Amino acid sequence: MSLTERLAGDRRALLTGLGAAVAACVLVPALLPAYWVYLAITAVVSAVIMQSYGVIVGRVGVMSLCQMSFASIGAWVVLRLNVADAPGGFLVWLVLGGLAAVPVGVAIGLPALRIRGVNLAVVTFGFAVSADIVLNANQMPGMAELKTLERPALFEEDGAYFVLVVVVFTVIALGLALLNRTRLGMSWTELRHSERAAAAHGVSVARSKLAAFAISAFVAGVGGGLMAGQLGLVVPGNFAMMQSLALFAVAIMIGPHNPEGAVMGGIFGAVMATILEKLDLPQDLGGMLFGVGAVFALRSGVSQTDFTRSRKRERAARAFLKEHQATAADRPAEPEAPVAPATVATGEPALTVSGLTVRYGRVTALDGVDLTVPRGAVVGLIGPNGAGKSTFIAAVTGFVGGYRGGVALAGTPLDRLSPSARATRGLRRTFQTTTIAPELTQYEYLTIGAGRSLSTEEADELLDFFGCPPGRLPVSLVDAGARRLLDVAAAVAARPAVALLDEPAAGQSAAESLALGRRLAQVPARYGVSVLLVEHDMDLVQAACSEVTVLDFGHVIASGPTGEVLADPTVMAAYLGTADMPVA
Ligand SMILES: Nc1ncnc2c1ncn2[C@@H]1O[C@H](COP(=O)(O)OP(=O)(O)OP(=O)(O)O)[C@@H](O)[C@H]1O
Repeated sequence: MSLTERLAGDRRALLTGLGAAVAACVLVPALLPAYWVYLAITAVVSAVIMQSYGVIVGRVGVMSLCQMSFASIGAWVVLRLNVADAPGGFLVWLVLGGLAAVPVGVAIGLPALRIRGVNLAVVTFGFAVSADIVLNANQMPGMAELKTLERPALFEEDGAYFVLVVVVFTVIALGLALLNRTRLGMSWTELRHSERAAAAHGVSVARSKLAAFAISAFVAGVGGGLMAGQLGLVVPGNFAMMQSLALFAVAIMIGPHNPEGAVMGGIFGAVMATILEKLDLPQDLGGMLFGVGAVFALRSGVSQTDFTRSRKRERAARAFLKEHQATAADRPAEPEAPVAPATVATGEPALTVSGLTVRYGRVTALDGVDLTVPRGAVVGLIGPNGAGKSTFIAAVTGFVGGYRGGVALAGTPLDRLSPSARATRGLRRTFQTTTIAPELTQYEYLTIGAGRSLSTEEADELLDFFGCPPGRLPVSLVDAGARRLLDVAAAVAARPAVALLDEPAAGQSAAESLALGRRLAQVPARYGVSVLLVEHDMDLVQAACSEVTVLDFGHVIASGPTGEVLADPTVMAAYLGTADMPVA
């Protein structure tokens, strides 16, 4: 589906947002008294800074507590350029202020590649404290000589400046909306839910996170510059670390990655201070109230705007389902398939694993395992619980480092590569536990998996083939069994050389499992993807696999054509402790 097609779906929301921005630009300066116009500017400037929280906290789920420090860099640069009477004027300085915050954002993002959660929050808070100390020890530019910032002639009056900040907010909102439609934006949503799943889709976790830090620092820097433009002169207190904390709490509570959330957050930030002042209450009370709201949001696991949006999306999806009578019973008929696996194996190895040994402390999970997946084949990897099957997939795809042995794709060694690099070179995997971001539609998830733009026809064909529900359904409405199928479809969508599937039929009925086996048998010929299949369901294995390798306690105990291996008494004994296992 093309970008334009998908954007068309959001046209109404876009028009509503633009309409609200135009209405605010006309009505606020015309109708409100000067004090309220000033307050409205504060709200929109806060909303811009909220947008920076939207990227890093809302979208990527990183606990950054130093966004106001990035804003202070933007303000400092704008004020410094004003003092120096630098060419370009306010609007150019604003962009330069945002850009100046970028390298600092990337530098703060570097620890995020190794640490996460509360530890990362402590690092970012440490930066906020340091920035606070530096700012308090030094005056902001213009303070000593009392040289206030010159606004552009057109925006000198507060009413006109309000229009300018609304325009800046809208441009950033549009830019971020477009970005969210790209693979980078979608990868942020996936990162928030599972870094492992993102890496398995070929997303570079490091690059994605650093890009988020850079963009959020840029937006915060622009927000800081706008604040300088509003106030003329700023004091370090405008960017105090407590402000960062309070806005972080608002961000968690409201979800500023949605434009309406950024606006609401900005209004909260601006109005709360005024209300507390009028009521003669301490300003710290606002921070406390935001903190309580954030705790509730963290407990429910979803921000206010995400909750409202997901309810709306699900209502629309249910109506769509009803209209098309696309219930589970209407899943596409299982494709015609021969009972014996359809193989186009050429004999050339797609994946060669030699002498793979993995140790977890004193446990040897894999001990010198050799396995080859020929091009065009579906190879089964079976064995009792704890035999080492998942460890095999994890090591081959780079998720377990420090193994001994070699992994090569079409003869090219992959051993030094990260999981995402292996994925981009053509090795995709699924996990035993699916972790698909529920707010994505199935189309969006397929796009992330494919790593490229998919046409609606191609996406529908994949979804139909694997028996998934209609593509525009949000994942939150898809049951666990169908999510596994979606995971398989996403792995195949990338057209990798080899897809390694870890128990894709878990949660399926016996009939669905068999149907999946028949579909998998057709995957090499239909999509040009060879498959390594880990499964416990022997009917599925027989339907899908031309060859099978059996692991037991980390050793290969049998390998060869499926029928022969499953009839092997050693294999039956390993499975059941008896040679009586029936093999159809
Ligand atoms: N992270 C880990 N740390 C320590 N030991 C582990 C770890 N992961 C797996 N193991 C051990 O390695 C061995 C192989 O486990 P693995 O999960 O690969 O088996 P499996 O064949 O996939 O089992 P199942 O069919 O139950 O998924 C088991 O003894 C398991 O306890």
